Amino acid sequence: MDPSDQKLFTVVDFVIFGVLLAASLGIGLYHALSGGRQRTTQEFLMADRSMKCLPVSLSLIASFQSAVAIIGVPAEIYTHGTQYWFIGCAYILGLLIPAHVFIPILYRLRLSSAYQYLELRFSKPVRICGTLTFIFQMVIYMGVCVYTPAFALNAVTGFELWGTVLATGLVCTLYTTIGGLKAVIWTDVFQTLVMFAGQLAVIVVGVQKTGGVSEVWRKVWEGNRISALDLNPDPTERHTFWTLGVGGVFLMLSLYGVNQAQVQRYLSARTEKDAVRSCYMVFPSLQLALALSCVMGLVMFACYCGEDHSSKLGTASRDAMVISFVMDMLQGLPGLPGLFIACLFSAALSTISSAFNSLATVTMEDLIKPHFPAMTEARATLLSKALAMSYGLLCLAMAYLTHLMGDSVLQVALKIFGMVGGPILGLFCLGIFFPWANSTVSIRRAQHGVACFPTVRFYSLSYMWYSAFNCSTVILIGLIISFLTGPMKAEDVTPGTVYPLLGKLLCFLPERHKKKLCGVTPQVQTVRSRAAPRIVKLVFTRGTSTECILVSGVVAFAL
Ligand SMILES: CC(C)(CO)[C@@H](O)C(=O)NCCC(=O)O
Ligand code: NA
Repeated sequence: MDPSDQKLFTVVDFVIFGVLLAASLGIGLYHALSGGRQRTTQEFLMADRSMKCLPVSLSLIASFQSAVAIIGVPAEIYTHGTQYWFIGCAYILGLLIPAHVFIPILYRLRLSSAYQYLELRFSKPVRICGTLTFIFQMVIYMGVCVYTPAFALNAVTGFELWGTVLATGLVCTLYTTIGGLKAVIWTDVFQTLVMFAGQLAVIVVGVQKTGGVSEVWRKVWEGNRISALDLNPDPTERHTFWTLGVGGVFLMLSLYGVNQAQVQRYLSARTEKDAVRSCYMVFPSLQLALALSCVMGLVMFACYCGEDHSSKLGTASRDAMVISFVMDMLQGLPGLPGLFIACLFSAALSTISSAFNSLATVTMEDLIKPHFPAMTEARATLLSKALAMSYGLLCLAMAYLTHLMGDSVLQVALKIFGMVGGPILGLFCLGIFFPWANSTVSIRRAQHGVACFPTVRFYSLSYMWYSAFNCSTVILIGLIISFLTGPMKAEDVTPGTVYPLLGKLLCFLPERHKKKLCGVTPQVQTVRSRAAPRIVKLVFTRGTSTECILVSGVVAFAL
């Protein structure tokens, strides 16, 4: 460790970092002692379904914005230019479709676990398959999330690696276990603000030290870092408009449409309107988050002019180089290095807390509760807390596994989303958009989707296509098998589980033709849902103008 690094952190910096951890614990403690004191699973796992849209929306961004993005995106922009920024185009459909298709269906069924949908639409084994896939995905992902900031910080400042991993993991486990989803959401709100503040501080100081906005612009322009829209149709090209703007939509759908961490937030909103509104509010904040990390990459380029400093670090990692840049910038400004460390750990904490709580929820709702229908509420709540805690401890073990992997952290995370999240998205799309898809063979479909992975062609695809490729494979195979084995009959489809896409598109046709084509009558009907003994109202035929525009837009886009 360089002796100058020791001066990097002043007392103020440690205080700021300490305040972050203490405030998170404080919010956990507050929610453990207020409200219903976390004595029901409804409160612990679903926040009493009473959240307003602002906290839900900030929490939604926090779930999948971890230190991986904060470090990985600037590293990507520094090395390859601003092409990655075009993923922002995918946010439009990637949020509109969840808001108008996934949220209405899932919210009206009053589910607790998103995978309950798969049982209502298909069968129990499909639900279990969805749940296990989700658990697999999140367990690997949370290891990456907790390891990344600790590793990068260790490489640059000599912060004790495993001490940092332990501190983050344990603090997060503690507030998640005592405070439930309310604590997770409110800490997310606080942590998201710290995250933005930390990134903004680096950019402002970085621009000043480089000589102002125009100087930064001149250097990145001369250094060829401003990328034009790359329309190369080659699907093996890593980042083009097609991989980012189209492949990215599927990535966004798998995260914001059907991932339990997000679905649980939508379901915790007090009304469907709040859920939809929170999804809309994600758009500007996610664009801001993307812009901040891209600009940080550009400022870093302007400052270093493309020199490769990674060899100086010994680790040869561009991810560590980002931290090294930040520390160079913030050196001598008391409080700011601490603010950035707080920003990194806020990002990590908010992601792993969502993972712990959503993992506890699906384990409880999908794997345990169905086998013990007579379990008392008190026992179920206690068990949920034990589960949240166990996943917290498992996270530490997963951090160790991540330690053994290579590759850029951003790519690792996005590959996991695509490889594992893609097939689940496919199952949901099959159920929601294709009324003919039947239930008996869905498992084989999912397995087939997974079996497609090892093919060489798949690996040469840009990783941004993984979600789209796996999702489409599942849908295609599912449809073929459904038609071969006899498509689902309209009357067998659980009401409220299908989005009558064709019915909406062909709204000019008479009712009876629509019924033939769509499989289900897209009519206003009142049914008793199997999900909960509660009246569920389907109002899909009276599509709002937004929905009509959305549906036509998607179809035009697909053509
Ligand atoms: C999910 C996206 C792609 C949305 O921009 C972004 O947040 C991202 O690249 N996340 C990487 C994973 C992470 O930050 O943990
Ligand atoms: Na986060």
